[in-house]
Formats: sequence, structure tokens, C-alpha cells
Amino acid sequence: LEAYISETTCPWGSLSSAFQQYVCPSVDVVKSLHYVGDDGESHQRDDAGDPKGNVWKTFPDCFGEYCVYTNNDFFGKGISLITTAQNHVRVAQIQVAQTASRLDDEKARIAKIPGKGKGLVATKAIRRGERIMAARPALLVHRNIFSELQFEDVYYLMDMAVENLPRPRRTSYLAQAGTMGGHKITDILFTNSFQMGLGDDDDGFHYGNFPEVSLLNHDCRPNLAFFVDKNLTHHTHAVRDIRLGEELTISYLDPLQVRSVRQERTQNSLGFSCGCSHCSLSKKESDASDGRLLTISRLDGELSDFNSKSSSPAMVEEYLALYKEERLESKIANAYTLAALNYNLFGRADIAQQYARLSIEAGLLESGPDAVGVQQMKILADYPESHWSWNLKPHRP
Ligand SMILES: C[S@@+](CC[C@H](N)C(=O)[O-])C[C@H]1O[C@@H](n2cnc3c(N)ncnc32)[C@H](O)[C@@H]1O
Repeated sequence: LEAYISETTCPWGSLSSAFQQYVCPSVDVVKSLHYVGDDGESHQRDDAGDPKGNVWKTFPDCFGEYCVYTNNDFFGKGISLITTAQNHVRVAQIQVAQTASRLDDEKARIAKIPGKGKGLVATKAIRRGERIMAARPALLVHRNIFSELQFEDVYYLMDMAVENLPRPRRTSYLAQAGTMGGHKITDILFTNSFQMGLGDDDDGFHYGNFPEVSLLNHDCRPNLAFFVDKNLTHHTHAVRDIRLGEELTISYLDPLQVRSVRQERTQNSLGFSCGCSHCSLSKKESDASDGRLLTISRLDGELSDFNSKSSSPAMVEEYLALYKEERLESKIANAYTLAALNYNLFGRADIAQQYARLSIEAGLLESGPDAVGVQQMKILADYPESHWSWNLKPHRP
């Protein structure tokens, strides 16, 4: 028995309605009203939608502070954690509808991508702002196990965590590529994980594995942005219009770095030689790109120094033009934030508001509605003249 519940409304009144429709759609959530317990019988959930009783299993073999915790029902598909008791409590307290991960099958299909293995390609034209996927983790692993435990103990915990997942979840975990070699289950984690925090402290740092997301290859100029929200859901949205047949990509690294640094990172930390179009530019084109990235970095420093005497509207416009020329749509929210703040410092409320709205739109795709930067730009967009930055450096053309 399942209930279909409409969830999510967009809180951002100041955005264009076309954009809101993409970023904050109303979604049908499948919420199961019954669950199958360990006894194999069907049981009813309580009013909050959670199964009665503790459905987390804790396994007796722990190493140091780290144990395996598995819940066959969490997020509708099951999850295993290798973590401390404190972090287990943090995850167990998350109250979300039991929605399974979803990839809109109408938007993408699996394809072989030359030089990259498998990947996802668009099966229809996709507009900027459209959601591609919302995915839930199969495995969360505390990062300290790799520095604090012996390798044999790490492998034992990894094997146990995956072995205990429900069969479909285990199968999708094992279907992911592992490209670094060594212990297969650990290799899969390193090839396909995202670093994420479960709290504000260092103890919250984990590697999260989302099998549905793992088919997305890397591009230094990707067409998707992603973020993981506080309920551990991984969201991917289009950051520009995408053509039918185009590969869907995310960036595994900071796209503002110059080519040699990006390539060093993919080769030495991620274990592959990047074959994306931006890394394949001729030396001349790549040198020009690196020059723009270095200028962006210099202008960023000037525009972030709110006492700087040299900042000007022309500098802001040059900075944004370089972002566009560099095709940095997947990481442009911060640039619009700096533009909004600087125009507000110059006492130009109208332009500051325009850039604050662009920053909110980009920020919703890059970091989600709860991000501090998005909240702050909302205040500036609505009340520029009450903002701390208002007219501190009046600029008269
Ligand atoms: C998360 S998986 C992506 C899906 C993978 N291609 C597959 O077949 O399952 C990451 C791996 O894909 C390959 N890959 C991703 N982006 C690439 C790129 N830009 N250039 C070359 N290989 C890439 C690398 O082998 C990398 O370790």
C-alpha cells in the first residue's frame, strides 16, 4: 500500500516563475504505509511515516570507535554506515519521506562514452534549472577509518557494510566502476564517492556513495551542478541548456584551477587522465584560458576586499565577462554574489538587486535553498538599502 503525497514548494518569491518551476517543482513522493519487518511480516508505520521500533541493525564487530550500522528500509532502499555511534545517531534522526532515489528516465540514458567508460546522455533537450536527479546514499563511510585502522580491518568493515545491504542496493553498489585497483568494494567507494559532512565538526566528515549518480563523468566545464542537502539527498540540476544526445557531466574538482593543476588532481588523486573538451584544448587556447582564470583569481581578491580603493563597476563587469567566456556556469553563484555586494557598496541598488537574484538562481542549483549564501542574497535582493554593504563606497560615474 502506498500513498502519493505532493511535496516541496519553492520559497523564493523574487525569482522568475519559469525558473522556479524547474528548481522547485512539486514532486509526487511515494510513501509506503506498511513495511516488512525482520520477522517477514507486514507492519504499519506510525503517523510520522516511520516504522515502529528500531530498524537499525548494529553488528558486533567494531574496530576502534567504528562500527557497521545497516537499515534495510531507510530512504526506501536501504543504507549502511561505517561510522561512530554519535554519527549513527545523527543519521538515524533524519526524518524524511521514504522516497527512493530517482533519475528521470525520460531525460537520460546510459551510453558508452569514448575514453571514459559508461556515462549518461540526454534523451531530450533539457533547460537550464531542470532537475536531473535526486539520489539517496547506499553507503556512508567515516573518512578517518582510512587513517586510523589497519587495511584488513577497513576491508572487513567495507565487506560487511555492503554484504548487509538489501540485495537490489548491494547489486547497484557492486555494478559501479572501480578504477584504482585493490580491494574491490573499497575501490568502488574511492572511484565513486562524494565528501560530505554530517555536522559542522570534523567528526562528521564522510565519504558518501550514491550509485545512481556514479554514472556521471567529469568535465572541467560541466553542464550540471550538484549539492548534497542536510537530509543526505544528492541533487543534480542543469546549469545551461543541454541538447538531445549531449553527455551529462559534473565537475569532480574546482573548475577555477588552471589546466596543469586540474590534470594533476585527476591523475594523482582521482586516478584518470582527464579527456574533457577543456583539457583537450590546444596549448595556445589553454594558455589563454589559464590567463583568464588567473585574472579571475586576481579580480576576486580585489572585489572581496571591501576596503579596496581600486574596485569599480568596470572591474565587476570584466570579472563576470571572464566567467562567461570561461564557461563557468556550474560555479558562478559566488561571482554574482560579489557583483551584488560591490554594486551595493557603490550605492547602485537596482543593479545590486539584479545580481543578487542571479546569485540566488545559481546558488539554488549549486548549493540548494538552505545554503547561507542563498539566504544572504535573498536579504540583499529584497532590502538592498538595509544591507550592511549599502552605499559604503558611493560611486559616481
Ligand atoms: C564516477 S565514475 C563515472 C562512470 C564511469 N565512466 C563508468 O563507466 O562507470 C568515474 C570514472 O569514470 C572515468 N572518467 C570520468 N570522467 C572522465 C574524464 N573526463 N576523462 C576520462 N575518464 C573519465 C574515470 O575512469 C573515473 O575513474
